[in-house]
Amino acid sequence: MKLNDHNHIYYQNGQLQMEGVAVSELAKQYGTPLYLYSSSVIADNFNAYKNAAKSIPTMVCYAIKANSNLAILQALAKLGAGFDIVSGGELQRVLQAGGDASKVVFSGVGKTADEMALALEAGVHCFNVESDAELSLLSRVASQRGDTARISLRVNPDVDPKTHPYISTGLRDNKFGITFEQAPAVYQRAAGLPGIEIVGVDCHIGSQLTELAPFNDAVDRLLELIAELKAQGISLEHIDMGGGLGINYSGSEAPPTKSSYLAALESKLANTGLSLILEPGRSIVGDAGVLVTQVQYLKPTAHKNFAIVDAAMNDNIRPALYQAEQRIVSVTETSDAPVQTWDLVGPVCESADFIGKDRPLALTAGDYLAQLDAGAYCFGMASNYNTRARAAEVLIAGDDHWLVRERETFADLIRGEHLLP
Ligand SMILES: Cc1ncc(COP(=O)(O)O)c(C=O)c1O
Ligand SMILES: N[C@@H](CCCC[NH3+])C(=O)O
Repeated sequence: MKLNDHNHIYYQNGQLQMEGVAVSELAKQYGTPLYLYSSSVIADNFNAYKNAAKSIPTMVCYAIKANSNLAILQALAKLGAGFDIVSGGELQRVLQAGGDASKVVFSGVGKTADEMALALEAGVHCFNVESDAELSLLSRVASQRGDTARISLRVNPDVDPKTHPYISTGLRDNKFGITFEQAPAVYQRAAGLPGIEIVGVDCHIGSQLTELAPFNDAVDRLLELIAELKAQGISLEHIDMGGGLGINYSGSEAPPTKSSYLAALESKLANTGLSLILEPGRSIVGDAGVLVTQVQYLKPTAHKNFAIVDAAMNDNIRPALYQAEQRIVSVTETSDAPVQTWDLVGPVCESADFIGKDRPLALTAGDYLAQLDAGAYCFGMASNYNTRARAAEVLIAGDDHWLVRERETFADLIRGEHLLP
């Protein structure tokens, strides 16, 4: 079975390996549930974007919401990545990890004045402004500081990304960006505001896209707008296409490759003089991570077989939230147990607490399982629901591995809480 498009996560003598390390050894050493990340997969994914950009200057700004572990940001910063942030907290993570603020783009519909000031102080590359009201506030904050904010408007091109409705962002029903129709007037207003310098246009139409057509439609719409703005005397330096490229969750999907995506964009942008910004998240870290869990109890019934595992919806909420199906494999392939169909459920008191349903697996209590493609939007959306500690995170490079986030303790969970006097 080919587990992914890289050669860094594979079976050797029936044992799941990540790079040079056996997953079962790490599970024993660090305990479960446990997130493991392959730094080689992350580097391969980032470099695939860089190498695919052939004819147009391109800045790859990793969307840190996908996985904001400091060590991952540090590794990407060392590879030359820029960063897409959506909060002051994310900006502070970038700086803490040694990232370059001049390669940061600041997205998000609800930036506060304090966050704007922090980003101006750090010297971010660009603000992706998502409303007329936000533009007014940014102008005030920047001019009060005697600063200039470089801006793009995030335009909502109203194209259907053909992905799960909860992760579609570029339709007129979505809260994101400025409508295509309103954009020219907002650009005109921006051109006259103090503390504002117009540098680009931005869009992000959704996540986990598995076709090129919606990206092509979006870029066409933005090029129409760019031409209209040019006729009105506003010229732009860059176009930011956001993130959104999908990954192969099922093992049999074929999302566009990074090189085919870039080739399509470069052919559309040829001779425009625009540089390109990308904000990929999932396609950089998604297939670099696995969530390791241990089977606690087997509970077969006449109707259904439940395997209660020690990872839960608080560790990975994607199955509950988006009906996401991430593959789950045995960490050790050899088992005397027969293959049966199992629902893999966690200890949380919710019927939506499962990491996978109807999975054919040979299971014995105590077995380790690995949920694949768990590098993006898994740990990042983890919570402490049911007073469960968030998992440990380990980064692997070759034969080396580092604990890059400790498992939380009960003391961590109640930090900041106070009993009444
Ligand atoms: C503005 C913005 N940029 C980039 C991303 C990253 O998207 P993805 O992880 O699908 O590449 C997102 C999340 O969807 C986003 O909201
Ligand atoms: N959290 C989503 C992606 C959302 C992207 C954020 N704009 C997921 O797990 O698929």
